[in-house]
Amino acid sequence: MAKSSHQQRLFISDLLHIMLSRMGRGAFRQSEIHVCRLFSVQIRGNAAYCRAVGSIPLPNRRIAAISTASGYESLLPLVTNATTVTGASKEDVHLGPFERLGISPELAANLAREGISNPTQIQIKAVGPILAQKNVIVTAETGSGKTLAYLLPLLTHLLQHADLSPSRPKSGCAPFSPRLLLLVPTRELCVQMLRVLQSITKGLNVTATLLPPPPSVPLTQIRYPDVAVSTPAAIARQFSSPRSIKELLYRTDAIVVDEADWTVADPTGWKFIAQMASISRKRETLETSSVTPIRKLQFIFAAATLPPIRAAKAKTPRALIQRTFQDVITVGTTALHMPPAGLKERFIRLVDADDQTLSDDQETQTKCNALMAILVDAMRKKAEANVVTSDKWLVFCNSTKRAEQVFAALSATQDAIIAESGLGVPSMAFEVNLVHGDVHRDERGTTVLNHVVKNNHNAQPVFKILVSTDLVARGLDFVDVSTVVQLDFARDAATYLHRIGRTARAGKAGQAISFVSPSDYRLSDFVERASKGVADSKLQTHAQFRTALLGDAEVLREDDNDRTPLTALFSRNRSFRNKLRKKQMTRHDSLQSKIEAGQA
Ligand SMILES: Nc1ncnc2c1ncn2[C@@H]1O[C@H](COP(=O)(O)OP(=O)(O)OP(=O)(O)O)[C@@H](O)[C@H]1O
Repeated sequence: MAKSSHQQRLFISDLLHIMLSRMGRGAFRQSEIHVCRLFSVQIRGNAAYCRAVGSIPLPNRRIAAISTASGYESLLPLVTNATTVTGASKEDVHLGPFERLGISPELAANLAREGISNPTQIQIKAVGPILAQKNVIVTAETGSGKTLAYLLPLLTHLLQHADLSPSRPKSGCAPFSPRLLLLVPTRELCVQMLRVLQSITKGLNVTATLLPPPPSVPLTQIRYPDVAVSTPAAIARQFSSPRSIKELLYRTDAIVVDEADWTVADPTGWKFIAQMASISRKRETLETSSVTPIRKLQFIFAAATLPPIRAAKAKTPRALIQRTFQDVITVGTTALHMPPAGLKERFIRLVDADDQTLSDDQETQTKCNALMAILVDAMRKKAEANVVTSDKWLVFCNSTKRAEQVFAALSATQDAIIAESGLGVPSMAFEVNLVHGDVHRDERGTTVLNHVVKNNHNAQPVFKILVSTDLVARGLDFVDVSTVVQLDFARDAATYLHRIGRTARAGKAGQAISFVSPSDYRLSDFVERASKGVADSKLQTHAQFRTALLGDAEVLREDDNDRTPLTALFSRNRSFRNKLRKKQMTRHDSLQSKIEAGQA
């Protein structure tokens, strides 16, 4: 670097100070700048560039977070003639990847204990804007780590500003008013979220609860929790009036709406979001006049399926969010609406002739037979390879009745399946479970948990099959599920992506096997072609599939680079079939050319 006569030694606080001024925040006294973390400085030529996350106090004791995490290139040169930067501790120089994004070292240490040391693409993109307290839509494919993408910055903020909210408010505050409110569609997802929170905040004195709290939890422990996890339906039951919602949010800084497309499309969910948006707007008006520590609410919307807005007056979830929260920004990945990268897909045609029709019972029987055949094959392969390890499968049905029938058929024939595979008990146990909306809540919770937990490699290997409706299609982190079977083909694009996304999560491998009946041909063809990006249909007939079982079963999608987003399949009423009918698409019409033309 060329030295000049105006060489300066710069301290990190100097850099932040200059950076804040350059960002149009005005001049601040050094003492006013709370440096949360300055994580790297580069000197290029005569200019110093820095990446930092800091905060400054505003009137009414509000703190504004400042983040420059968007990258060096986006910053103007801060200082000319800088040669040295001092003030960085050894720790700063050797910050881990999460800390470099601005995540609290304590949270990063807990992540490391869980074996998570490098952020995913969506985490890299989302952390900066969320730390900067922006309203953000976080969109990325299933299993990409969206949960940590929003939890880590929100918890970092919560830990760094523990003094911001009154811990024991006197009036106007409902019991259980949290600082951070997390909304998910189902109770099963609430329980999962709580488990994630407990694991990443271990030893950090962060209180988290389900809302309403389970009776077993002592109320004194969670009267004013840091984090509450709930569903819009549970909130609507307990906090029905606008006033009670205002009191619930008394201490709240941020709200996360996960599975946002689902929640926004649900009338109860949207009503609650609209009420919270109105509270936030009122707070903004009060902010400048009030002496109380009132802050605008921060909203985060996370989704794996959120198609773009196509018309100005669109009523899609994304359009509703953007019209209501006009300052909301979107961060996303390029793989949005694609099947997971590590997924192999297979499509199995159930009848040999296109015009063959099946009664409901015949269809159930045919599908059960096909399912048993692939199970025998999977178990036989284990026996032949002498690799007897635990395995988990998920089998999706479109109705409770079909799920019950399949569960009964599998339960009745499990001994035959094991015998035919040659694997033999006790070398591997076989377990079939069932979950749908009519199963009692507690039983449902236990069954789902049993399928979500990691395989125990020290226990006897077990082949677990969970037969389910779409109750478990979204959000649940089935880490060790190797195979998803669509016994009935999904009815819409979002469901298809969520179902197949229960495997091949977090960069792992997995397979999805879809059974295809004549009524599914058009939509399955579209999906198959879109995901493979090839013109030839490789749909197998059932007979071909049976033959293939004895030889090497064909893997239909091998090259990840062939993937095409399924965005074109989304429609407002979210139905594949209607969309295809509307466009009058036939099985062999111009779908492929549309995909190639970039309209898909
Ligand atoms: N940086 C990371 N490195 C490794 N694993 C990670 C990382 N971040 C998250 N994970 C793991 O990836 C898995 C999927 O994460 P998560 O449940 O947040 O996905 P998601 O994007 O919300 O998926 P979905 O849309 O299906 O709900 C989890 O088991 C999580 O622990």
